Amino acid sequence: MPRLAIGPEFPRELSALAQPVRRDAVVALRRFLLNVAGAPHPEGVRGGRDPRVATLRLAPGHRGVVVRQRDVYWLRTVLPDPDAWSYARRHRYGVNPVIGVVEEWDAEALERVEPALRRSVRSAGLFDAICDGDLMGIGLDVHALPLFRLITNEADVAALEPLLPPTQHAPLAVLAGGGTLADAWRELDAWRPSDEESGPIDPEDLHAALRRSQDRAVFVADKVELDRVLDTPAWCTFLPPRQHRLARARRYERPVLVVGGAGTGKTVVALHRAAHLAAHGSGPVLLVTFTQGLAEELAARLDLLIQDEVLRKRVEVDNPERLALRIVADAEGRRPALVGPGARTLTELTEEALRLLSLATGDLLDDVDPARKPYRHIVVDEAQDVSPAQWRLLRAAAPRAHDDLFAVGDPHQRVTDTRVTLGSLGIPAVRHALTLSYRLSQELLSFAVRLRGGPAGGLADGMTDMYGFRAARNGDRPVVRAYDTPESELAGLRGTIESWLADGVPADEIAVAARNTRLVRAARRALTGLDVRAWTFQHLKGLEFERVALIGVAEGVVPEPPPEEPDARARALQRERSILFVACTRARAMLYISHSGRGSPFLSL
Ligand SMILES: Nc1ncnc2c1ncn2[C@@H]1O[C@H](COP(=O)(O)OP(=O)(O)OP(=O)(O)O)[C@@H](O)[C@H]1O
Repeated sequence: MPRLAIGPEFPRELSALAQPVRRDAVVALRRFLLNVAGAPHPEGVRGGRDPRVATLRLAPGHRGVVVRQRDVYWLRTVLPDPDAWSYARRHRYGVNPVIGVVEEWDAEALERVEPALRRSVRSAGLFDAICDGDLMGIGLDVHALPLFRLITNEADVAALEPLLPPTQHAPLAVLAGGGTLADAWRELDAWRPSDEESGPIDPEDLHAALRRSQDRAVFVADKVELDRVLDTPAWCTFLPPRQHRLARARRYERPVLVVGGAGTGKTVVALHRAAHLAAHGSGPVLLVTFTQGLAEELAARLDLLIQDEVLRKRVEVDNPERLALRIVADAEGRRPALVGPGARTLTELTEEALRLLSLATGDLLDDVDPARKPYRHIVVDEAQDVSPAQWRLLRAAAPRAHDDLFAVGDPHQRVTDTRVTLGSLGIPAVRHALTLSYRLSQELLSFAVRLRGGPAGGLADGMTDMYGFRAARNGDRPVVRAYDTPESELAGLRGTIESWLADGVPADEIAVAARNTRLVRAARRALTGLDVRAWTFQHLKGLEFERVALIGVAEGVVPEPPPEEPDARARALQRERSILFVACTRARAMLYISHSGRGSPFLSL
């Protein structure tokens, strides 16, 4: 029986094909997996760069490209016949000699680039001072060293990026940017697979390399596994090494705090950690996030991730306010009033819930039977906005034990006035960082980072910079439009949204937002009949869209007028910056910002 591994691009490419082609391709793959009559046969590629590459006829006019070694097949892509043959001819595959992950090279393009690089060599090679052994020590492929020796500047390395495996480009880029060999090695090390897949590296063993490359390949043993990989979004299946290590660590002795910029996969890691704890933990799991709306969204994503009903039931998804309400309601036998006579504030209810929890579980020092705590593991998303009282409640809801608390957050995205470090609350969390944004383009990211500016306090000490926040791809620059009047700004908004819809962007992949509800109402009126929704900036928190339009980013509106008192003023201005930063960083592909009259001072970047 063939052993089939699916590459991360394949499910997306398959779903983009016409329905009949897709159906045929899935049937062909199932046959291939079961090795039954009618299964497609691997066909070798004439003139290919790698003899292990073959194609499989998956549907009329469409072929899958596979890399095979004995009975192991790695399915890279599915394309119309001519494109599939061309893809199959141009690529070669290897194993990183240091970390053992699989690498894909655009060999044909590199052959074309080499003479151009050779011609342009006027100055000394950028890596002349480093011997071959040292370059190989940071994982660079011995066959590619002659090419790398032709590089004379940082721009060459940037230009080679699309043609190189990321595990070759990343350390090379560090060296080219002036980093040391040790820096480059650390960069490579970030791609190292988690411990369980380590072991001696055999550059000829594709199977072992694929097993190590959790973000590049997933093995499917039967139809159920195949369908699952094809039908669920990529984040459910393919975890980059860093996310994988954080989410699937066997055991954390201390609480964990993962910080990372917008779109770096914090929520994905939180979901995978919750799923891991459901499967391998030792009791009920609570996954909390900022609002009830976000909790519902997380619950729906968790349904995709955990398909086993018994495991799924081990995870409750909620927000801290509802958690407090639930605990008080259980104790008092009815839902506490939030308005009217006898109403309590949410802070009072949180404190009451904490008191009730400590009565029920003995004391707050946790020398109690862990079974008496409502949860065994707690995972927190949007940790930057959890208030001190809520942290105390969460702390008390699980026993102090290994794998008790796992939190993810971004201090730069704080939209509340919470400003507390976990250490000061007696939660000695070990900090990890995620730095690569999977959502934002480099253009949008640098715009947003400049706009955010300034330090962000809280969560952890010393979080003053953007902790190496970077993007994996390039895209469109954000557009800032100035209008003379509010009416022309709203007409401009309508025109923009109409053009986006005409581009074929689905209405639910477009978000329109403004700082206050008055402007949101105006936007909704301007968009009448277009089926595109408008919200306040804060409402966009935690969400993601293909295109985002923010209106009313004008002086006097953003920021909202801050208080006079200097401390309160500084805090309010930081919060306002964060709120705009959150709104801007929801866009995957395009960000449009408009104002009438003078623009917001935050826009003068
Ligand atoms: N392993 C992955 N594979 C595929 N896509 C991923 C992966 N990790 C993250 N993404 C995608 O990147 C985007 C951002 O991920 P996520 O929402 O988890 O980031 P975040 O750090 O929580 O963002 P924010 O703080 O801005 O809310 C999402 O579209 C997500 O599906």
